[in-house]
Amino acid sequence: MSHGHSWGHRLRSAIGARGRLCVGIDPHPSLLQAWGLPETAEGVEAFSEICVEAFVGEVALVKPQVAFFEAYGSAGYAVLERTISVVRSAGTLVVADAKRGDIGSTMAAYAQSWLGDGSPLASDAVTASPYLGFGSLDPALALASETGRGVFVLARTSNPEGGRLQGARLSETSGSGAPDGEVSAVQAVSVAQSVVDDAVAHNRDGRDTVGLVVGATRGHGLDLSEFSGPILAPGLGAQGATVADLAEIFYDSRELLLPNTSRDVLRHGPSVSALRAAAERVRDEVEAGLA
Ligand SMILES: O=C(O)c1cc(=O)[nH]c(=O)n1[C@@H]1O[C@H](COP(=O)(O)O)[C@@H](O)[C@H]1O
Repeated sequence: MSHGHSWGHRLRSAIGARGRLCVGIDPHPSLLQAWGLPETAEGVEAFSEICVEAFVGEVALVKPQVAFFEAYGSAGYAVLERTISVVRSAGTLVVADAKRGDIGSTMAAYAQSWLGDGSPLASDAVTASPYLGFGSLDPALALASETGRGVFVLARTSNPEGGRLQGARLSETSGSGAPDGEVSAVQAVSVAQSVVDDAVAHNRDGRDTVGLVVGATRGHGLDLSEFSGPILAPGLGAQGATVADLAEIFYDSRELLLPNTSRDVLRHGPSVSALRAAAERVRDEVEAGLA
């Protein structure tokens, strides 16, 4: 599918029409069980079809969690391909939650899979990990901007284990002018802040290709004031974050804030109408809370 518009343009128009909520399609084994579906690729297919019926046209974005499809091998991937393509052709944006990250030459292959025109898994955006170095993501960022897609780069994740690594201080040093060749620390930003800063620098081309992932589960401690791209904020619902937390934590970054909720909506299935009502309720709460 070819796109006349940049990712930033398509995202703004989708959230202008249907709000900022991103709903996850996360076919956990426990949800399959709760919905009376088998723990097989067929079960995942039935689960995904129900989600598509409930969410398409109601929310701006959906985020299939690739791990739950991958668990069923090629049959699971076939379901994922069909899900991505049916959602996208209905005009709802798809963020593939694949969290890819590797050395640049391999990253180029991942980029082709998720962001390349004509790929069976091509989505509107993909999640990526910058922890092999932000620059390792360059092939994905380049392809995304060429094909009018987005990349959501992990900055501060929602899980409790992330803080030690992501909050660690980087010592940026400057040797010039220091006495006796000593280096003097000029600043010490956190690892997560350095990801934000790299994203800001990359988005200077005005395309909003780089989005960030910042968990909604706690104060992120980041300076997001220079970042105007989209921020995917998982953690709403099952991980304990509330809409009131969003307004507080992201007080200065509301325009393209995309809160994600998965289990807290999905627990209302398998009834399509109950699922749809739950998604609409959270979508409207988010819009009211971030107004
Ligand atoms: O990239 C993500 O979406 C993500 C990043 C993060 O920091 N935390 C996080 O929970 N996620 C994903 O967001 C979804 C959250 O699901 P729930 O906790 O069920 O709402 C899961 O698919 C996670 O893999």
